[in-house]
Amino acid sequence: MMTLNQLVLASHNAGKLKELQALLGDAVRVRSVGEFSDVAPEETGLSFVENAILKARHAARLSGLPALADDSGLAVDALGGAPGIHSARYAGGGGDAANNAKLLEALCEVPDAERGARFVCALALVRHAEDPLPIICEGLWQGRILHAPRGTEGFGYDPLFWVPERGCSSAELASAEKNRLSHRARAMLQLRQRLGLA
Ligand SMILES: O=P(O)(O)OP(=O)(O)OP(=O)(O)OC[C@H]1O[C@@H](n2cnc3c(O)ncnc32)[C@H](O)[C@@H]1O
Ligand SMILES: [Mg+2]
Repeated sequence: MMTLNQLVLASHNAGKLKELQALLGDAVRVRSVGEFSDVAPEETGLSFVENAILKARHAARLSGLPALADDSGLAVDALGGAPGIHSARYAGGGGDAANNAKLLEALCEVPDAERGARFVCALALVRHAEDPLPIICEGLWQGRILHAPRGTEGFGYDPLFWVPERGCSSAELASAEKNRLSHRARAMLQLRQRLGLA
């Protein structure tokens, strides 16, 4: 089992950082990669796992500390799994609002029964930049894409993601509730178990 005193979170996304911190609890002292650099590495992998490893190694190299990265995204059935690993830049860099607008447009003719989607989260933890055996955990969250945004909590695609088990969008869930249900929560529970924190 890996013993951790300090950990760098290898993300530049404020919404994600907040969730990761809450999910880790206070057993580990957490730093953010933003303390070391404003420049995010290019996400050149073909999978969530490859991109998570690449971001974790980059942060470990910058900080000299163990690093945890999250690569996540939304996979929509009717779009063959898109935007997938390209979720953050789906609309070419216009941010969350542009991404959501593009998604709604892409699905405008798609009926409810075919609007299935899942959030995907891959976590990678490396002890150091060249760690040959990263810890990998994954989580999925099944839902459906709404026809218009609902709610103001969360970030990213949350206003468009219908959560069947709660009958609301993920942007209408309190953060503690999202942190019990989400793809990130599921992946993080596995990670906490692997680390002996859960
Ligand atoms: O790479 P880092 O620096 O961590 O930040 P990022 O925002 O670029 O993160 P990703 O590359 O993993 O892209 C994931 C995108 O998928 C979306 N996403 C992931 N998890 C989400 C969640 O819990 N709720 C809503 N959208 C989410 C969101 O738009 C993210 O920008
Ligand atoms: Mg990214």
